[in-house]
Amino acid sequence: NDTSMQHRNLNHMTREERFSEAMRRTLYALKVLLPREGWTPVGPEMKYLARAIKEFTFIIHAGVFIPCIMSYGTNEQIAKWFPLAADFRIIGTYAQTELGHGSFLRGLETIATYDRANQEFIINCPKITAMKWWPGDMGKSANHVLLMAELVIDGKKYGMHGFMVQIRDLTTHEPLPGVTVGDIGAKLSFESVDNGFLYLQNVRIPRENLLSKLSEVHPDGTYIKKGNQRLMYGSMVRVRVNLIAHEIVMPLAKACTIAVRYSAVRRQGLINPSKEEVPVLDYVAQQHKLLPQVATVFMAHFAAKQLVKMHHDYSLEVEKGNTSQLPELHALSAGMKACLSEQGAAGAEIVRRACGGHGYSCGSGLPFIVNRMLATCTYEGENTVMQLQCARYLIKCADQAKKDKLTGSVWYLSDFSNMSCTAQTFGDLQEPSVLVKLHERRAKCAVQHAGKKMQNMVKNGTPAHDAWNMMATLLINAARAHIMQYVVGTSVTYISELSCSASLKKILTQLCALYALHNINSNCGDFVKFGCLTSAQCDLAQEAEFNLLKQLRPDAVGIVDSFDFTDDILQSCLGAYDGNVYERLFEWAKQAPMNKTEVHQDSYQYLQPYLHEGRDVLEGRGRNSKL
Ligand SMILES: CCCCCCCC/C=C\CCC/C=C/C(=O)SCCNC(=O)CCNC(=O)[C@H](O)C(C)(C)COP(=O)(O)OP(=O)(O)OC[C@H]1O[C@@H](n2cnc3c(N)ncnc32)[C@H](O)[C@@H]1OP(=O)(O)O
Ligand SMILES: Cc1cc2nc3c(=O)[nH]c(=O)nc-3n(C[C@H](O)[C@H](O)[C@H](O)COP(=O)(O)OP(=O)(O)OC[C@H]3O[C@@H](n4cnc5c(N)ncnc54)[C@H](O)[C@@H]3O)c2cc1C
Repeated sequence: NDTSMQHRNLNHMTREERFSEAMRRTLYALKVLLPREGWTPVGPEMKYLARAIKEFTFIIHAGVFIPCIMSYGTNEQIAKWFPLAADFRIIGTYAQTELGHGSFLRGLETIATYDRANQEFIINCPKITAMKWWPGDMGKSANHVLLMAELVIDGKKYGMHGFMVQIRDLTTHEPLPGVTVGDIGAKLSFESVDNGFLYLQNVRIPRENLLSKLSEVHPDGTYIKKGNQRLMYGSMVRVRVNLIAHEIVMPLAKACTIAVRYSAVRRQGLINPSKEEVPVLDYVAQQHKLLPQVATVFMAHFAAKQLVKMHHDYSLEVEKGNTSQLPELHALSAGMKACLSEQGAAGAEIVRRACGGHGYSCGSGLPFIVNRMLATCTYEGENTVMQLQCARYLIKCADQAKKDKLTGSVWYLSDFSNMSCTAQTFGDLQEPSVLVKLHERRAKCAVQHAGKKMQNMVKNGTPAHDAWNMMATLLINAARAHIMQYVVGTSVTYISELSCSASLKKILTQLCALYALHNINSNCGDFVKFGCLTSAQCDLAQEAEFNLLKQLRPDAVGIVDSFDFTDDILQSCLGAYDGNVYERLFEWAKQAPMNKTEVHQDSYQYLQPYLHEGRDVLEGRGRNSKL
C-alpha cells in the first residue's frame, strides 16, 4: 500500500525513465522499507519484494557481487568490502563475460599482470574482444567490479581469478583513468538494467585486491593455491540454483495467472451450436496449452526447493573443506537451469499466444514476462553448454555404474531391476510411482544410448573429442531426460511428504501427473524407442493426460489465484482479479503517450497535404485523382 512502491505503467515510460525509476524503487525498498538484520533484508516484506517489483536494479550487485565477496574473499577482504557493498556505499557487478567470450571461460582475454616492484596488478584488455560486455549494473551504476581475469606472473598464466577493481570515482561517479565504461544499448528485455561494457587499459590495483580465499600472490610474486580451484566457478552454481525460483518459477506463475484468468473471461465461438459462446478455457485445446504450464510452475518450484537445500547442505560441507558434492551439484544445477529455463520460456510463450491478439499487447503484461524469461536460456550459462556439462557428468557416472552402486541424483543409473511398464489402463499411468519409474528408465536408457554411441565411434577410430561433438544432440537429450526424472521424482516425494488437506494433496498429485504425462506425450519417441512404453500404452498416456485436463478444469482459476499475485504485481489488463478485461484495455490504451493529443502533430505535417487534396476532391473543388 506504499504509494512509493506502486508501479507506474512501464510500457508508457522510456528506457531511461525505467532505469531511474527502478533504482529509486530498489533503494527505497531495500534501505527504507525493509527491516534489516545486518545487510540482509528480512521479514515477509522481502518475499513480497521478490514477487512485487517488476523491475529493480542492483540484481547483480545483490545477487552476484556481494555473494562473490563472501565466496572468494579472505576474512579481511570480507570485513573491508562486504559492509560497504551491503549498504550500497559501493555498487559492484560481476564482470566475467567479454565481447569475444562468454561460454568458454578458458578463452577470456582480460589479463592481470603482477608488478612485483610496486606490489600491484596491472589490468589490461589487450584487444577489443577482451572488453567486458554484458555485466548487469555495470554501464552506469557500478563503481566497482569483481573482475574475472587471467592472472599472469613473470609471463606465466595461472587461470581465471577474481579481482576487486574500482572503475568510477566515489565522489563524481566519473570513470577513473584507463577506464572506458558505458551501457551496451537496447536489449530484448531487462530495460531497467544497465548491462554495460568495460574497457580497461593499464589500470593498476593493489596486490590486496586479488580475492584470496582460494589462492594468493605473495609480495615477491610467489603464487599459492589454497583450495579446490573449481570453487572459483562457485558463484555461477549459486546463481543457477537461485535463479530458478526467482526468474523461472515466479514469472511463469504470473504468466499462467494472466492467461488462465483471461481464458475464463474471454468468450469466443461455440462448442455446442445450440448453446451460447463459451469461455475459451472450455476448449480442450486451450486447456492443453495452459494447464501443463500451470503444472510446470508447481513441479519446478518443488524441484528448485530440493536443489536449494542441496546447495545449502553442500555449502556447509565446503566450510568444512569437503567439496566432494561439487561435481554432482554443478551437473544438477547446470542441467536444471538449462532445462527448466527452456521449459519456462517456452511455456510463457505458449500461454501468451493462447491469449490471442490481446496477448500480443503489452497491456496484457505477457510480452514483458516472455522477453525476460528468454534471457534465462542464455545468461548464467548458455543452455546448450550447461546441458553438455550435465551430460559430461552423466556419462562418467554411467561408466562408474558398471562397477559401483551409485547414490544421489544418478542412483537410477545403477538400478538394474526390471523396469518394464505393466500399465493396462490410463488410470495406471496416472499413478505417481509408475510415472517416476518411466522417467528413470527413459533417462537411464538415454544416457546409456549416448554413451554407447560414443564408445562405438571411438572403437572405430574416431577421436573422443570428435565423437563427443558428433553425439552432442544425444548428450543434450540425455541431460534433459535426467532433469525430467529428477523433477518428477523430487516432486512426487515432496507432495507425498507434504502435510496438507486431502483435497489439496489430490490437486497437487493431479498436477504432478499432468506434468509427467505431458512430458511423456511430448517425448513419446524416446519412451517407445527405449522400450519404456508400447505404442498402445502411449495411447493410454494421451488419454490419461486428457482426463487430467478435464478433472483440473473446474479448479484452474482457483489454482492460479493461489499464487496470490496482486493486480499491481501482474500489471495486466487481462489478468486483473476483477476480470474487467475490456474496460482495462481501453483505459490502458488511452493512457498511451501516443494519445496525449488527439492529433499527432509530428506525423500530421507529412500527411496534411494529401489530406487537404482529398478534402478538396470530396468537396468538389479539387482536381481528379492523379491516378
Ligand atoms: C539472491 C539470489 C538471487 C538469484 C536470482 C538472480 C536473478 C538473476 C537475474 C538476472 C541476472 C543475470 C545474471 C547473469 C550473470 C552471468 O551470466 S555471469 C556469467 C555466466 N557465465 C557462465 O556461466 C560461463 C559458462 N561457462 C563455464 O562455466 C565454463 O566455461 C564451462 C563451460 C563449464 C567449461 O569449463 P572449463 O573450460 O573449465 O572446461 P571443462 O573441461 O568442461 O570443465 C573442467 C572441470 O570443471 C568442472 N566444472 C566446470 N564448471 C564448474 C562449476 N561451475 N562448478 C564446479 N565444477 C565445474 C567440470 O565439470 C569439469 O570437471 P571434470 O573434469 O571432473 O569433469
Ligand atoms: C540478460 C543478460 C545478462 C547477463 N549478465 C551478465 C553478468 O552480469 N555478468 C557476466 O559476466 N555475463 C553476463 N551475461 C553474459 C552471459 O553470461 C553470456 O551471454 C552467456 O554465458 C553465453 O555466452 P556467449 O554470449 O558467449 O554465447 P556463446 O557461447 O557464444 O553462444 C553462441 C552459440 O554457441 C553455442 N556454443 C558455445 N559453446 C559451445 C559448446 N562448447 N558446445 C556446443 N555449443 C556451444 C551456444 O550453445 C550458442 O548456441 C548476461 C547475458 C544476458 C543475456
